[in-house]
Amino acid sequence: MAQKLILASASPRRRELLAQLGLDFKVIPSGIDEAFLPSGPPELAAVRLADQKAADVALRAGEGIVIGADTIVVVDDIILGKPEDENNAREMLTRLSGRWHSVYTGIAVIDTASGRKISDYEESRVKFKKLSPREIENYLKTGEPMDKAGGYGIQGKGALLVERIEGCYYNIVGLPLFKLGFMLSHFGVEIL
Ligand SMILES: Cc1cn([C@H]2C[C@H](O)[C@@H](COP(=O)(O)OP(=O)(O)OP(=O)(O)O)O2)c(=O)[nH]c1=O
Repeated sequence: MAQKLILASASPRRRELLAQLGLDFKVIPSGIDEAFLPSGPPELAAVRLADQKAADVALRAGEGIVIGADTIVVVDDIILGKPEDENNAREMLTRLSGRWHSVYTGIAVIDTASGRKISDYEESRVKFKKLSPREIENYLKTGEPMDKAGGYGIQGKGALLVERIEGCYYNIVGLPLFKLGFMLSHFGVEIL
């Protein structure tokens, strides 16, 4: 590969998922504040944040192909980001209990040299089992909810909350690998 690959993320999950593809890359977390979600359709808010993260790091790095991503959970037209505190995580899990919801990951790839950018999003559908108050309290005690959109992690004990999924599993963990591979191929990054 001619150009350096840069992952604009502080998420350990995203780092592991990108490493799964066997690519050499550097990690530079973005300084984008996610407290204020852009308005409009939720999936486009995720794309906008992914764009902002990639653009911020592209500007600072001054070189390379930069990947930015943002994951949100949407249920009843309400966007669930990362919980603010335990109470907020409890509210999220209660809302998700027994229901289907959508997980959107917005993804942006910028070639710093040419300024060319592609962005897109992936949607996965997730069905939660009906949770008892005791299950919710016990899950909160695992500490898993706090740094994750929707207050759960499917890759951890959160697997026990998820009855079924439709769509890309990796998208739920934070990086839709199939879509990302397709996007990278447009920048001349051949993985297979
Ligand atoms: C739904 C779900 C989310 N998540 C995580 C993926 C993301 O890391 C996080 C959503 O937060 P994001 O704001 O998308 O990402 P981040 O703040 O962790 O990292 P950065 O902005 O630097 O890239 O939720 C899981 O790990 N498992 C899950 O099942």
